[in-house]
Amino acid sequence: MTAVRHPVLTIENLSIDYLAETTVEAVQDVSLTLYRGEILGLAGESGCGKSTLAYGITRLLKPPAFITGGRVLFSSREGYDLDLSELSGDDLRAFRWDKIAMVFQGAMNSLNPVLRISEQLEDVFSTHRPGMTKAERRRRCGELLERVGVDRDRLRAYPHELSGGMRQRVMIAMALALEPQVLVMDEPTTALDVVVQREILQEITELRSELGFAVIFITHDLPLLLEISDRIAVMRAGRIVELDAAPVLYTQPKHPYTRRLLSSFPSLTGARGDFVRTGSLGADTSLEETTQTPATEEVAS
Ligand SMILES: Nc1ncnc2c1ncn2[C@@H]1O[C@H](COP(=O)(O)OP(=O)(O)OP(=O)(O)O)[C@@H](O)[C@H]1O
Repeated sequence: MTAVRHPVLTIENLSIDYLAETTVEAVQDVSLTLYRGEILGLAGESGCGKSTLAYGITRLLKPPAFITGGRVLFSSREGYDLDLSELSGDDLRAFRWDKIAMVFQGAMNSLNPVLRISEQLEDVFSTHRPGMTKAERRRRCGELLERVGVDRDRLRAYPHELSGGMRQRVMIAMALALEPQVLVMDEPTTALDVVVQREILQEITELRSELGFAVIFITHDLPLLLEISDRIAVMRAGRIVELDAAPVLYTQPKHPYTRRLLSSFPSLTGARGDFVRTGSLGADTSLEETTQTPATEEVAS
């Protein structure tokens, strides 16, 4: 029996242009559905429009980027539908933290260097949950940090006292603070040591099972995407050229570009390349080249 899947985001014919000296049609007529609780990977080479699509979905685009067509619908687990293009100003900002949160590659560098982690995490609650008591905020912040694998006594630390991996975990904790239904992650671990990267990804996959949010996960690292995603959309020159369940995409790619993309990763196709997809980042999962690097990242100063 197939389980019924409920959409959480429906992207309909979305087009985004950069209206610079020459117009760049960065996202062209993209339609896709993100289902509740799934991890949808977005693959494609540099410049194909992945980040532009992510920013377009979350309405974080800045000029010269403009949405020239289409819409994004959010279907809340509470049972209502919302057209994101109808939101603006404070409503949009509230929506963004509450229902959809984002984590970017450089997010860890956006922590305020002069504020303790506790102040920065608590600020999310003070702003969005003004009814919460101070004690409740403290407790929630401690829980959140532990959820992403950081000891709660780190709440008192300043960002420079934490390693890059820990700071990125703090950003993930912050993104999860209000229990969003969608998490958009754009190369969230790319700047990190590969061992730390794997640990964080494992936590994300566990947390989505526990908390039920859906993830749009963007990376140029196709082997990684095959491992963590339920479905993968392959993007090329602004368009989705193929979208399928990760194992199907890997074993029976239909589009010539998908085949080319797969063949550009030796770990997927080379002599060593019997890529094994386990469905989750278990301890025994092999990601080929990536497991040899020593775990230096988590040594905080
Ligand atoms: N501010 C801008 N002005 C003009 N063109 C832009 C701007 N930002 C991005 N582009 C163009 O839009 C297209 C899509 O870029 P985008 O950053 O979304 O791709 P990407 O797939 O996320 O790439 P990467 O993996 O390198 O981040 C590219 O052709 C890029 O050159």
